[in-house]
Amino acid sequence: MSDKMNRRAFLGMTAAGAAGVVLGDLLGKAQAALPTNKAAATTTSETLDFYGTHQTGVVTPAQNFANVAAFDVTTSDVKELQTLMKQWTEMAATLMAGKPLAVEPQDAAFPPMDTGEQLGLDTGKLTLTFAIGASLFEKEGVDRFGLRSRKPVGLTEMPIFHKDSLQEQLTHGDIVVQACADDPIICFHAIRNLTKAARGIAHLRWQQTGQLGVKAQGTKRNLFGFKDGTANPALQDETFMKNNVWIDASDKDSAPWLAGGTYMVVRRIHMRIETWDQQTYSDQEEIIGRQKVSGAPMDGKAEFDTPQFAADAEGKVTALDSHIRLSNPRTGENSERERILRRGYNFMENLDSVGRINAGLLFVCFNRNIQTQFESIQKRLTNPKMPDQMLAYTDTTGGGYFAVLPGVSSKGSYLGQTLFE
Ligand SMILES: C=CC1=C(C)c2cc3[nH]c(cc4nc(cc5[nH]c(cc1n2)c(C)c5CCC(=O)O)C(CCC(=O)O)=C4C)c(C)c3C=C
Ligand SMILES: [Fe+2]
Repeated sequence: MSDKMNRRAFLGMTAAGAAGVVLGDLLGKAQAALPTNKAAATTTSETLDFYGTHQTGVVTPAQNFANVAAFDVTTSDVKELQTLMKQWTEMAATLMAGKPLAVEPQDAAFPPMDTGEQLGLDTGKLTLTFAIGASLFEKEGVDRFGLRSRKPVGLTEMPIFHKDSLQEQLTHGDIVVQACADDPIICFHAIRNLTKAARGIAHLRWQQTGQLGVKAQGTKRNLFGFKDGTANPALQDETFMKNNVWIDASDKDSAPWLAGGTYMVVRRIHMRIETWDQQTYSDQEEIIGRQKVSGAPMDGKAEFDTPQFAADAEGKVTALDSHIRLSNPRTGENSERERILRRGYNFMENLDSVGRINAGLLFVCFNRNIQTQFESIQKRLTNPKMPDQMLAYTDTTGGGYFAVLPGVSSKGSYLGQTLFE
């Protein structure tokens, strides 16, 4: 029997062939029958509900760790893709609930259904957010799954912006899964097991971890040492989310099936730490456009003071090419319409091949319209006539544009159902 046949047989017995049955039923029955089962009793921490109008991991307060994984779909059979989405739906609900993917006893003649490294750990408010890239609809002119006509107008491949150093193996992807939790092992476990279940249907294209400082409250800092997120909208601001984040069925530049979803922009931004660290204190503040310790604007005293750019037309207090002034010049209505929800993480990896610190920002933002929001801001930041001063200290090496699928409203429904059916 070929390797492929073995895998098919295995998947058929485990999950893919019986999505929603094996995991859901097994878990339900076994947990009722085996209340002392160690695996089932491992997770006591707070969990978030997978089911809802919108997916979690967008307006969820950022957990301390992230693991973002992009997949290339290798099957050309839309039914297999649909089955994978059903299986991932079941798995995501189970993982977010802090339950193992299988209970003992398992068939010793097969690999374990759950890899097990999370057993005994708190779930850490795990969220799993699933999104799809433009290439799922069309790649090199080919309508891979008969879905081309359903591609949301605004979902394109991420373009190469001025000064970008995109590496193919770190960029784009057919499907992206963002796992966030207060424990990096929980994130890893989720991505690993989703990857394992996808074997033969989709494989990992790139993966990027990220973390934030563990702090009870307050704005967290990026690796330039500045508070990052000060001007973000409040997560409880439902009006903002309705206007600027969640896609509506009537959105002309989107697709009706994507209602309740949003667009996710990922940029893997390497930060030239060694060069930055040689800049003077005042230069660092000028580049960002905010005070380093307090996070206050240059003309303010406290973090949440509003900068008064109109009173500083020549940029004597806040440089015209500072990061915050270019990101949000605060001129007219456009400023509000353009605003995005940022949800990034720092990344710190081993030294690069020439001994430099390999660290940066895994920039993630959510918006209702990539072109009129993220791209509009990004084009100002990368305008060769007056680029963001910060561009001299960063290199964007990867990322992509993705459409976050609508939430799964209840058990029995699945991720991407409105796209496929
Ligand atoms: C196009 C979008 C943006 C990219 C890419 C980006 C990269 C990036 N940002 C920082 C650090 C800070 N950004 C801050 C504010 C800020 N950044 C963006 C957009 C992008 N940033 C926006 C829209 C804003 C808000 C502007 C405003 O409304 O005032 C800040 C200031 C604190 C804050 O408000 O969060 C910092 C610091 C880094 C290091 C970086 C890439 C490495
Ligand atoms: Fe920024």
